[in-house]
Amino acid sequence: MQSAEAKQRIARISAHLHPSNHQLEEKSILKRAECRAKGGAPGFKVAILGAAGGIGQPLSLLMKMNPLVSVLHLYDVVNTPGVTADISHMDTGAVVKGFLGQQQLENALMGMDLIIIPAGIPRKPGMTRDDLFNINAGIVKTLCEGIAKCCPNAIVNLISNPVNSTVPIAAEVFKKAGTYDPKKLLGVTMLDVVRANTFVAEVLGVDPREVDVPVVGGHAGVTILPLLSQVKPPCSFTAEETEYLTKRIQDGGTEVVQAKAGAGSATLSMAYAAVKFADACLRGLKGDAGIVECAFVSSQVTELPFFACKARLGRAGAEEIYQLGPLNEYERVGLEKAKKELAESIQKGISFIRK
Ligand SMILES: NC(=O)C1=CN([C@@H]2O[C@H](COP(=O)(O)OP(=O)(O)OC[C@H]3O[C@@H](n4cnc5c(N)ncnc54)[C@H](O)[C@@H]3O)[C@@H](O)[C@H]2O)C=CC1
Ligand SMILES: O=C([O-])CC(=O)C(=O)O
Repeated sequence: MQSAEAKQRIARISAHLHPSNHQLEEKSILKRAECRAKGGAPGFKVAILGAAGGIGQPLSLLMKMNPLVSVLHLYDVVNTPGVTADISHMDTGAVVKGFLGQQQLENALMGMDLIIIPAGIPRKPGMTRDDLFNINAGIVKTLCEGIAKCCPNAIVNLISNPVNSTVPIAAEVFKKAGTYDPKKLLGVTMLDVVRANTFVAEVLGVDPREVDVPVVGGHAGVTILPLLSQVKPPCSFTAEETEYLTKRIQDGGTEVVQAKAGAGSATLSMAYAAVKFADACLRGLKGDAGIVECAFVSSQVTELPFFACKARLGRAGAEEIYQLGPLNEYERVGLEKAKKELAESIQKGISFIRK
């Protein structure tokens, strides 16, 4: 004979496995998250939109391992039941729940503190990031309409390309809904920083963990502007090294697209970079001081409405945007090229919503 308590416990687990029993599952998830929060552990609620994709899966895995996450919602238009069942067996703290298809988007978003968006198609060889605009613009628009409705105060980490246009699209959607907070919308350019640290460390012959390269501008080709004159620890490069490093960092995405030969773009290094950035956002939300990362944000650093620069992350999101600092001649030329392309990509995103 099963005790009433045992029956209840089994019902709770079975509700978790069968999403149709939605209410019971939701209650049980919230209860467990609350218990954990009462125990003193900081717990944030994070949703990943596009969680079943090439980036989404390793990103979900890594976020399930993040001790700052108490609830993890995995949303996609395909395959979330399998990914959720798989990841939910990991014996880490976060409670995982899957959401499948547009009709479950609102439930996926409700009450979230941080939304990470890697939804959308990736490049194939020969394509630019801008070639993804026609499909990904609509996807980002729909997802941001959901965010405006269900979790307008959440911080949004936008990964879907072309980031130089999708961030302006998201901003316009939020403005239209009356929920836009520029501090909370962050285009993820962390992979450019991760690559820059790696390639610079190779040239210097040091551990990449010791290197910090600011990368500003945007996230496509010449708009990616590594500031090699501001590398920490301070160092100098020959003109050839500067040219090689700048090009390699700008073309890092294309290097992976070509190596994958039609099977997509960077997914694993991107998941790593996305988690590094999301973790910084969560630490900022928690109130940790002195967290500074590069991101594509609303800024007055140049005449453009958006620009990737160093931002201090805090409880309100990107609380302070830093000036570019002194640039050398090579970087000043690069900045002008970057701004020209960025202006067009930003305008394209804005027009997509205002048209
Ligand atoms: N910001 C950055 O540094 C980087 C951005 N990316 C971009 O990230 C995006 C995703 O790349 P991958 O994961 O490799 O692509 P993928 O095709 O492997 O995965 C994308 C996922 O999005 C899902 N999806 C499509 N429409 C959706 C919708 N309306 N709602 C929710 N999910 C939806 C798909 O079902 C799929 O599971 C691409 O646009 C890619 O260019 C990729 C690497 C770096
Ligand atoms: O290159 C791509 O299409 C994907 C991407 O943004 C990157 O790897 O930086």
